[in-house]
Amino acid sequence: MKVAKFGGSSVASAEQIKKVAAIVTADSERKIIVVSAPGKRSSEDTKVTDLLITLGETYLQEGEAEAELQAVVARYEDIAKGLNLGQDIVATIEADLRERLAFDRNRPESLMDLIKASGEDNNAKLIAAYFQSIGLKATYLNPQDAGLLVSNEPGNAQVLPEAFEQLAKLRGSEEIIVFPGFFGYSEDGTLVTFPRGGSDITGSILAAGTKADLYENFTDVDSVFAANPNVVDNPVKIKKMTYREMRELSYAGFSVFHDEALIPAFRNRIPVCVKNTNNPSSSGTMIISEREYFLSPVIGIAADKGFATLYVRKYLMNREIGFGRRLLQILEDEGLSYEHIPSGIDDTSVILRQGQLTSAIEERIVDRIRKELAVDDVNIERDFAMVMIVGEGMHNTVGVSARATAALARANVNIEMINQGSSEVSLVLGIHSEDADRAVRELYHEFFSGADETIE
Ligand SMILES: Nc1ncnc2c1ncn2[C@@H]1O[C@H](COP(=O)(O)OP(=O)(O)O)[C@@H](O)[C@H]1O
Ligand SMILES: N[C@@H](CC(=O)OP(=O)(O)O)C(=O)O
Repeated sequence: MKVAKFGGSSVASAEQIKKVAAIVTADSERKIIVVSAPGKRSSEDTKVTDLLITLGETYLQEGEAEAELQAVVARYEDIAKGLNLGQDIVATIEADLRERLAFDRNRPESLMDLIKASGEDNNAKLIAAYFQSIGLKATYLNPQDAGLLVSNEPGNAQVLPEAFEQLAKLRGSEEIIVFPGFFGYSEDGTLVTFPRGGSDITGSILAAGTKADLYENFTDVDSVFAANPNVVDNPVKIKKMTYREMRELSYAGFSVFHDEALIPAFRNRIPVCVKNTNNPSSSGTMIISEREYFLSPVIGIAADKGFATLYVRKYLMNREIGFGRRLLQILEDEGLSYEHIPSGIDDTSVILRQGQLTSAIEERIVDRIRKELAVDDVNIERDFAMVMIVGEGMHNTVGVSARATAALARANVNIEMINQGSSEVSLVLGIHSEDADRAVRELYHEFFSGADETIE
């Protein structure tokens, strides 16, 4: 039995949904179909999830958002028409959106989650109706009825262990289950969404819960490439990679698969296959526990922007017991998470995602660090990128960092931070954001020039 997830680009229009139906029909093992909200039909288009966020925010600010609501309804109307589904389903979707907007405005975060999740929920209902209309035995299933229990962290849910036991019951279903991605329910029955891109997470949870033989992730590219195809022209295709390699690369910017989606599949040893809805006969990329890596120590190069560095200097920091704990406590008090902490004898840097740092938070932490830790210097710098070089073969290959730093020197990219060692499979280089694309291209050239079109 297979769980197949179809991303926003795969369900963006009637034409795309017809391809999904053909893929589902072609293999009777594809029993659980996880769908996203309609995504972009072209590069200038807007994802339904983004339309829904505008709808929710406008409604919360102005108490009314008719034009924004109609923009969402129009997307479904267009799809329903192209699938010959009639007006009823469109009317049901419009009524559903109005009902969601009537939710308690004093709980804005939960209201936003309810609205955001309608994108996948209504699309799953529409796709199930289409499958039935072409004679497939298919049924829509709501995550609450399925027992997809998650933590109550709006926009940032995590699956609860109890969910897997509930979801196991879906194995053996006679009918094809059409399941909306991106959200679950907390124990008190509140709808909570996963982080953006989280339908990948739903698919992985369902594959783990039902002990599927394979989790297929259908998207709009033939495979995972060794570098972002929007940055490097025609990067090599990765045929096989390990869970660890994929997790590191997706964390570091390979948006093709959500980094949090690897864990449920990994823990249950469910192989993951990334495939193309527009070219399903292409074999795609297999993500598995182990691979042979004698051909190339490096499998991929990713970069992600939007990091800030909190720099702290104090003479004899190395001898001050509890300094690190007190520094991190200040960050914890502000609800900040951090990504890396490279440190020296008298100084340390904490690297954080800068989206969490408002100017008020920044002012408070700098002030507290100065007063409570009596430091010689503290400052925050923004607009850093983290470049990650990943590969299982790296830890026992001599010279990978030397090649990487030489390549960046050639491209005139200044390295602000290097972090190697904590993870056995990656090397992280902190650079200025404006250098990120140039750095990725140069590193790609260093490690992949002359490589075959596909790497094992
Ligand atoms: N290394 C990579 N390999 C493949 N695709 C990548 C990579 N890095 C970034 N991407 C981008 O990820 C996109 C697919 O992810 P996404 O837009 O989330 O798809 P979906 O609509 O299926 O959820 C690709 O179109 C590609 O532009
Ligand atoms: N629709 C949600 C969840 C998701 O996973 O979408 P996609 O499959 O289009 O990345 C989002 O845009 O975040």
